[in-house]
Amino acid sequence: MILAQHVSTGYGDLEVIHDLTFEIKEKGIYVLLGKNGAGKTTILRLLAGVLKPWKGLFRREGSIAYLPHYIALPPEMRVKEALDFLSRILNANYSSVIEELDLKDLLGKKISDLSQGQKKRVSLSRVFMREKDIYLLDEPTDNLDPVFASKVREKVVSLSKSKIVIYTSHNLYEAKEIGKYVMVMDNGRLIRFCTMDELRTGEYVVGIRASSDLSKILEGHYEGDYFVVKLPDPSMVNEVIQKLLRENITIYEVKEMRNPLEELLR
Ligand SMILES: Nc1ncnc2c1ncn2[C@@H]1O[C@H](COP(=O)(O)OP(=O)(O)OP(=O)(O)O)[C@@H](O)[C@H]1O
Repeated sequence: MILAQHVSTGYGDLEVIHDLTFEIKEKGIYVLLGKNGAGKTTILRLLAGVLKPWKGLFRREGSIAYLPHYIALPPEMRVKEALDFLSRILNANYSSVIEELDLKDLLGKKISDLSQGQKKRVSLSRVFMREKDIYLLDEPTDNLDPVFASKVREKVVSLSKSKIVIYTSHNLYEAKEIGKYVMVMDNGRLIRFCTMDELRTGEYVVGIRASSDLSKILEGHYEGDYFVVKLPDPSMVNEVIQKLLRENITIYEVKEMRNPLEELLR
C-alpha cells in the first residue's frame, strides 16, 4: 500500500514534486509517464525512501525493491563480487538471476567495463534476487536489446500478479502493452491517474484489413491497407466484426491504430 496526500519534495531549495496525492492498494503494473524532467525519477526516489517528503502525509506498507535509473554499484567492483555482496545484504541466492539475465559471461568483468545494457542487467539482478512487495522500476528496459527487454517485461508482468509494480518508461508501445494503470506527470504534478481502459473510452481507433472495400459498409477512411474506424469504446469492436462477417467479408487483421498514451504526452 502506498498513500500520498498533498506531498511535496525536491532537491536542496528546489521543490520538484508539488501537492502529490494518490493511493495505491491493488496489485498490478502502474506505468508512470511524463516528458523529460516531469518528475518521474524524483517520485520513485520519494517512494523508495531516498528522498523525504517536505510536506503532506506519506505512508507506505511493504518491502521495497528499487531499480534506480543508473547503476548504483562501485565501478571497480567485478560483477561476481557485486552479486556476492548483493546476495549477502539481501540474504538471497543469485543462481536464478544469473540464468534469467544471462550474467555468466560477465562475472569476471568490472562494472566500469560493462556496456549500458550489461550494467542494466546487473542492476536488474539485484531487484529480481529477492521477492519484495513493491517494485519501483526506473526505465527497466532502457538500453536492453529486444530479447532482454522482452524477458524483463515478462518477468515484470508475472511479478505484477501478486505485487505492486511502478514502472517508468518512454516506450509507449511497451507501456500500453503491460500497464494496467497510468500515472501521468507534468511539471512535477500528477495530472492523470486512471486505468489503461479508461484512457481508451471516448475514442478507440481500430484499423481493419479485409478482403473487400469496407467504405461501403462502415463509416471511416483508408490509411494504407487499413480501413480506420473510430469507436466510442473497445467493446464495440465485436459488433463491427459481426457486421462484416454477416456480409461474408474475410477479415485478415484488426489492430489498434492509435496509442492512447501518445495524446497524454503532447
Ligand atoms: N539531483 C538533483 N538536483 C537538483 N535538481 C534535480 C535533481 N534531479 C532532478 N532534478 C530536477 O528535478 C526535475 C525532475 O527531474 P526527474 O529526474 O524527476 O524527471 P524525469 O521525469 O525522471 O525525467 P527523465 O524522463 O528525463 O528521466 C527536473 O527539473 C530536474 O532538473
